[in-house]
Amino acid sequence: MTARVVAGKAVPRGAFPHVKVAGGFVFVSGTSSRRPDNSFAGVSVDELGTTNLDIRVQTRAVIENVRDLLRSVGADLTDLVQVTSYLVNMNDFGGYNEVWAEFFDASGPTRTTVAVHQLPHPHLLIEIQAVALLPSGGQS
Ligand SMILES: N/C(=C\C=C\C(=O)O)C(=O)O
Repeated sequence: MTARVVAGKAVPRGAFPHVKVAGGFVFVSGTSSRRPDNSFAGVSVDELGTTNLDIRVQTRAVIENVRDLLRSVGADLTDLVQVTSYLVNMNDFGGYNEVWAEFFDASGPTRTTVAVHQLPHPHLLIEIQAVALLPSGGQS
């Protein structure tokens, strides 16, 4: 089994790896829109100091972060077999689903989407955890 904290990605906020390869599968820890500098994609503050959170921007950034983590072990989004998405508000389901469809269709990974009370930062609207099948030839 190989556990990896991936260079160049936002450092995990705890004692766990970004990815773990086991039994030919890649397990990706819950991932947000957090950038390596610990800012968040999909968060902006207007001139009055009001914070605006964008589910579409966050969803796209989360999927791209998951993609980067998969690529670090030789897999990609096309290798995903199962995804669990955590939203803090099901009112965001439409925007989330819209961006999801930019990446996947019904031949893609199985998916479960649930609403949770909170995520590890108040600016987060979405976090995704995933499992992919490591393609043969992928590095572990
Ligand atoms: N996966 C976890 C947090 C992820 C936070 C982030 O990517 O910003 C965890 O605490 O289990």
